[in-house]
Amino acid sequence: MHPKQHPSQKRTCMCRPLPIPRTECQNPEASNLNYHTPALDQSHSPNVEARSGYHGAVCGREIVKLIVLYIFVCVRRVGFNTHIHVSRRDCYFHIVLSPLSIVGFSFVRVGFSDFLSEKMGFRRNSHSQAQAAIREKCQELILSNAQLEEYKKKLLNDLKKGLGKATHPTSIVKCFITYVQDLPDGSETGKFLALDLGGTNFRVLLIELSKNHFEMRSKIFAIPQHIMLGSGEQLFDHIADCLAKFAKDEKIQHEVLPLGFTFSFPLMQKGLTKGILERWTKGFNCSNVVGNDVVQMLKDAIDRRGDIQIEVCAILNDTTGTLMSCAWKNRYCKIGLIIGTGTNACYVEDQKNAEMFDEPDRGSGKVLINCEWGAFGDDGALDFVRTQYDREVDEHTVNPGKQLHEKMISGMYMGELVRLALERFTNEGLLFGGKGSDQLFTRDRFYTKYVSEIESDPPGTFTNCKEILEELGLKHATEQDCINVRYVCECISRRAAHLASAGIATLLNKMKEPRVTVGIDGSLYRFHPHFHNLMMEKISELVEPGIVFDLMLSEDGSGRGAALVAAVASRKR
Ligand SMILES: Nc1ncnc2c1ncn2[C@@H]1O[C@H](COP(=O)(O)OP(=O)(O)OP(=O)(O)O)[C@@H](O)[C@H]1O
Repeated sequence: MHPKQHPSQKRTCMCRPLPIPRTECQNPEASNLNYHTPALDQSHSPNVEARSGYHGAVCGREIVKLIVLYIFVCVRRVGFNTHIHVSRRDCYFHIVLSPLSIVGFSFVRVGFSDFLSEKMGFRRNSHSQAQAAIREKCQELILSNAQLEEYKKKLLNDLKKGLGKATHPTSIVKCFITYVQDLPDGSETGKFLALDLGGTNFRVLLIELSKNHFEMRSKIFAIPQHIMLGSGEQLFDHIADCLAKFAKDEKIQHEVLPLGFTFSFPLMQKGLTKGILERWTKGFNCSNVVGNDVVQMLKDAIDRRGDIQIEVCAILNDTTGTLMSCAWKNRYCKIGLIIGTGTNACYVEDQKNAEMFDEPDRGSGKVLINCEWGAFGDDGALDFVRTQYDREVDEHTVNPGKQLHEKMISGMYMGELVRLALERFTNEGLLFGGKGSDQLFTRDRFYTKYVSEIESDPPGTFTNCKEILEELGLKHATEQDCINVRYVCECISRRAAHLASAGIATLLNKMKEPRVTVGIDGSLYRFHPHFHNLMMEKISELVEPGIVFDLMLSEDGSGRGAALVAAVASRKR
């Protein structure tokens, strides 16, 4: 299987035009990235033929126009000549023959105008006009460096507010203290359990760490929709049930193993084993959890069962897990980033700047900060770059007005942003000859993986794109439509990559470390064919000179990271 192919994907996401090693350090000053979006190359493709869907739509419009004209003429005649005698023959003529002749005439007219258009290049003009119109309308999705600089200034301001004692309560970007003060050094050993509740799936893992080596067994469990939206007690009973099943399968139900719990929702931590849920995100909305300690809720659910014994050693976010997991392999890793169902980042901060940190320094002088940057913009700070698509996506979520930054970047929303743009352009007659389909007009029916697949088509080919459009009931899509669809996908995914890059550049500039590796996890980053290159290029433009960075794909950050946090915690104890 190709490394960038998701097991559930039948189409491949395999085109990365200029591969840049994910794990090698790059000097941004030396890097000469040349990434460009393939659709721009195809804009002059000569193959812009329309198909029958377009003809049908034009023909229909012509007939309607002529029938309206005909009725208008009849009404005027009757209006001016009120004593007119209408014979039976006249009636037949008016009722039967005239509409028939109108239809016939319409077809001739359309055919003739098509012939003329073909010969004189009019149709090509109408296609390039549609293309130009789409590009013009997509301008708002292309962020300039000046806009990204403004974004950086606002994010830095919000990060500082989150860290400050006086400003933290009202800050939008919370910058939660994780209570993780030390990074792993490769010497951690032992057997650990990990739970990973992050968004799409819930996993239970058994991890055995030995010096610079680890073994891992895991099982994925689904979280049904009724549990995602049910009560907190139901959710934690379900988690404890999965944990007990896994322990029995692995025959470890009689051992008391340390457990790291990766819980990837905004948590106000009060210590390494106490985390109060601030709010639900990513489609979850269980009652009676917000404001409560989720570690205690897990312990209570385990106690209610009474058939397993677990020592919960640490609760953490998947960004922390990602950072820890990458730091175990690469000592320069000091930022963790998630671009999956949601988006978030964490980084290593000086304890003196983290005013909410209320524990004694154990020697490192550092502490990991969970930014919770998905909420950036919830106070209107991002309104200068938000579009009608962002507003519409937000309106239909379970948390309107919240996590606005996340909704512009992450996998849960990207497909829907693209769909809304395609729907608009179709209704405006710029795509698919103005003829959409039920699927295209159905909310959330355009999956984010389609964006990766469409952008994976090599330049000048549209195999994935055509297949996806057919799946969406758009068999009549022309090659020009494919060019335009791909362009829309590129604008939206590139905007996401650029926003994430500006966020990372803000952290790099704030940390002022000469060399930093960013550990990244999440299916959007992992499978999108250009996300990595787009980020490398844009961060290089936005980071201060002299800072060397690289981006490293995390191998199972949430699981291994949870075990590592538990291991580091027990090592310190
Ligand atoms: N091939 C793909 N290309 C782009 N996005 C994809 C692809 N496959 C899945 N996704 C998106 O990735 C998201 C799932 O991300 P991931 O697998 O990292 O889940 P997660 O761990 O539950 O999320 P998070 O890390 O935010 O907690 C989904 O929103 C899905 O739309």
